Amino acid sequence: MSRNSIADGDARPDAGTDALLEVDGLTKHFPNDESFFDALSVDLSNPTRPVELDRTWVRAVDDVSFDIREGEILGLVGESGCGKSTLAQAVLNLIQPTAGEVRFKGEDLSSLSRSALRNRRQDVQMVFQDPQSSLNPRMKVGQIIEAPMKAHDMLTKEGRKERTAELLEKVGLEPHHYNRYPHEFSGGQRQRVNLARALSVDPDFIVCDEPVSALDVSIQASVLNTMKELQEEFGLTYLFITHDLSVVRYITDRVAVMYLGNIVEIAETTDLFEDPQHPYTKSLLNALPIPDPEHSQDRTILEGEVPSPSDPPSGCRFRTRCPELIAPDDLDVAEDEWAALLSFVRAVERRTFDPLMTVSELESAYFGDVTLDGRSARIVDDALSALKADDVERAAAILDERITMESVCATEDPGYGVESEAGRYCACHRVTADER
Ligand SMILES: Nc1ncnc2c1ncn2[C@@H]1O[C@H](COP(=O)(O)OP(=O)(O)OP(=O)(O)O)[C@@H](O)[C@H]1O
Repeated sequence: MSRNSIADGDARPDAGTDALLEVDGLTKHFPNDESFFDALSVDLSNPTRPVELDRTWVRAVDDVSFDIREGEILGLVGESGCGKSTLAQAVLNLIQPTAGEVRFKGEDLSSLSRSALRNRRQDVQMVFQDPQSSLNPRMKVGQIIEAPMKAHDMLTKEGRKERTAELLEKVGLEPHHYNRYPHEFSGGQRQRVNLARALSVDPDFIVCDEPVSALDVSIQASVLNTMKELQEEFGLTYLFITHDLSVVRYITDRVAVMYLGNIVEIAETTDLFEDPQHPYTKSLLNALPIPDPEHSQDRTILEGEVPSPSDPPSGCRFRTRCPELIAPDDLDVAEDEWAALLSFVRAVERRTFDPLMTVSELESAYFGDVTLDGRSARIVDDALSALKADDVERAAAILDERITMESVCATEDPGYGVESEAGRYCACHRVTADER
């Protein structure tokens, strides 16, 4: 069973009823150009060797499945580089997916002819982050808004002009702005022009990629309010991509959380914020500032580097940073013993322990409050002996092989654990185990 899919026999993480868009096993891998040129340079330095282009791949989006309900705003959230934009482009068929299927109103987009796809494009529009660069500075705002209608042969010249004037009002601008150029507007107004352009062809579905991130915080809310009003008035469905959780909370109905090319959790927005299930979602929410200074917050700051999407971890991709990594079965440790062990493993892996400490000081710093015995004690002794010999590499390898890699989080794809409430999914072994 591939990662980020539903275990055989279970339902796909669908939106329940009325799915406008169904995404199934969507995957996009890019060739890793660095590895390509590395291979070339090695071969050129040894011309007698046959050229072997051992290309690796950036696994930007890997086997992702979800649905979007008609009329909802689905947020797609995650750190920079986790694959949000690639997923959006693959959903829209702007880049060719490596694998997987996207069905819009039940129709597989990849199977459509060019002309059928062109017609579909009218139903699906995109609004980008940077309102400046997505508007042609030499065109008047009216022409910019009319251009998609013209391309799709919509209305007469007069009809287009009339519709443009109406749309300018709908997005909070004035009909007389028709003859102005983009540079005459503020950032927020330019994003309103983008909205009018997207709406001009009467789409059903709009993908918004960080639409307010480039705007001043003081005007973000008013643009978001306009987007929400437009969604209600025109019966639109949005896929709303952002790294900003406060924006997600403000505008979305459901949220999909993405980490390193996978979706790790999908839930109704209120449920996600009130009761996050995935350890990654919990860490993201933990990082949010709490407005009440009286409220003391136990913050778990997410530690460790995001692994490379060219070489993602086995099993759960979040496991190398996960504060809730599951102890290997045969380690037989109590909760407090596992907590001590895990923080020792992480400190050695990341070389974050105090290098000035002696080995016995290290031992009491990490294991002073617990008594390990059996297998776990032997592993720790071996790692400490390696540290005593100044061989941190070997200590890390011992802990990796005998502890980390033995965890179910490293050996098995979590898939989505299906929760009781419809539409709530979480790709975590802890959640799946609770389901059993
Ligand atoms: N054309 C490409 N060729 C190679 N790698 C790519 C390409 N496009 C994206 N990537 C890589 O794919 C991964 C996902 O990138 P993507 O832009 O989709 O992430 P993102 O979550 O949208 O990030 P951001 O919020 O910074 O825009 C990154 O590691 C990125 O470097």
